[in-house]
Amino acid sequence: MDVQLVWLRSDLRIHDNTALAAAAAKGPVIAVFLRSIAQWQSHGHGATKIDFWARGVAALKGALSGLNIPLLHRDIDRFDAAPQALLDIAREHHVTRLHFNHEYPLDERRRDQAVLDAFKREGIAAHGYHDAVAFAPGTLLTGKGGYYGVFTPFSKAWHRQISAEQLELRDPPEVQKRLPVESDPLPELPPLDDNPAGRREWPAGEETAADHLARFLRFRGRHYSVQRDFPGVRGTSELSPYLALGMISHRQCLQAVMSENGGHLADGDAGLTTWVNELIWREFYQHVAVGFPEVCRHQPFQEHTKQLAWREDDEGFKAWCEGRTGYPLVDAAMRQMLTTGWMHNRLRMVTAMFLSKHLLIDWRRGEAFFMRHLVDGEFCANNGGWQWAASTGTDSAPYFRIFNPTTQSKRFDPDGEFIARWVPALAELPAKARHAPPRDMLTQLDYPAPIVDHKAARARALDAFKALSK
Ligand SMILES: Cc1cc2nc3c(=O)[nH]c(=O)nc-3n(C[C@H](O)[C@H](O)[C@H](O)COP(=O)(O)OP(=O)(O)OC[C@H]3O[C@@H](n4cnc5c(N)ncnc54)[C@H](O)[C@@H]3O)c2cc1C
Repeated sequence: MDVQLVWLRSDLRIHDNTALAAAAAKGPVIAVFLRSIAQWQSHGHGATKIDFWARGVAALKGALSGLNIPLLHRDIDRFDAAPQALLDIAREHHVTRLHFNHEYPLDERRRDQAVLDAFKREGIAAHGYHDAVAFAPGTLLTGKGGYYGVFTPFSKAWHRQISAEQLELRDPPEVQKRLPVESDPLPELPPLDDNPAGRREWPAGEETAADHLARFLRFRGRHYSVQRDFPGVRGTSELSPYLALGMISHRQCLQAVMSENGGHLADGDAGLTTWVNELIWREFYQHVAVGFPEVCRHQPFQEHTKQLAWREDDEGFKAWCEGRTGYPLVDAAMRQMLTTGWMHNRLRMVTAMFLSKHLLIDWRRGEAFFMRHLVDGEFCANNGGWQWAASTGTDSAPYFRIFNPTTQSKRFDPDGEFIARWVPALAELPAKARHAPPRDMLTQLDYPAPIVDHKAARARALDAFKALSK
């Protein structure tokens, strides 16, 4: 019997899964999940994401058992134990080939290379597939043969070169004959340093993800380009947790867009094509992590910004973390994340810019805080977003473009609805006053005064950037 081992990681689905489909085409399949809690924690993932991951594995186990595919579960704590754990399984079950889908951050790539090397030494075939992106990193390059550091040319090249074959959905495995291998019971999560947030908002599994996608495209997709910047409106897909752990694939998203949009990705409905663009941003940052691996080592993409004089300001950082900056939109956003594990994209930009520009606090502190609290925490997108906001990254906001949080609030939460939802003390105020509550009412409202003055903070950030020599 030609037993195939599929190692599932952040690709927790049976539909359109390249490694799983390739394995099933070759022989009976055993699946394995290696839980690496200590490593995930050292990567900054918090209880919310780890809990979602665990629930995703449980949902996957159910789906696999419907196909008679047993799911083995091992606790390895750290990535360096992966080769041995997989080899042990391969020997015990007489596996002829290992299959997995690539992940792109540096530690994950190192782990996977160590696994490939170990299997090679042992004489067992092993194969990694590029599944999470349409173009394998290194295959979509600039005219000079380098990785793109700017999004627009990347997305143009993506659209120019994308083929039907890249978007074709992989078949789910057929029901296989029962193997003499039992699935492992899934262990409880050990106590983590925090309680998971937002369980109710984020039921796990590919059925939920597919349902989210269908509802988004049916009711909101065509309005996406006009609604996506308003946090008080449910205008975006909220698929990020599912995409981050592969409970849905980018191909499933793109195919669904094409069937709504006359077969097109670049032309047609403005809402749908704008949404496609966001999926390309996701892919862009995965390529950036491979092409510019220093970003995976806590380094800024723009070398000269290494010298930036970030401020030590623990009190300011604490106020930002807790949503007590005195800027209602910033505070509402932080409270949304702490409660639900998710934050609207516009607000990720506003809060990240507030920390890195208004408070002039090192973006890496904010990046780590987001990672610890987001249910969709994903290294490439999070690092890309933070370096964008801090003006240290690929194609980032120019340093002099500093969002005024009050103007952003008036523009994107015009009726202060979002603020009222997350900072209920301010709901008592008339809508227009919620953006900047009157000073004489702060004590009564039990709401802090702004911890920095926008104009002065902006000038301080500009000075810090101007002091850098390019
Ligand atoms: C500071 C900062 C930190 C971020 N951290 C993360 C993170 O850890 N994980 C994460 O998935 N996204 C992150 N993003 C990107 C973006 O904010 C989220 O993907 C988006 O808000 C998720 O909501 P949605 O699923 O409704 O997105 P939609 O607007 O419906 O977009 C669809 C999908 O496209 C992808 N996407 C959208 N915008 C971006 C983007 N700017 N960069 C990369 N991919 C994108 C996501 O997978 C998203 O689910 C971050 C952005 C910033 C500015």
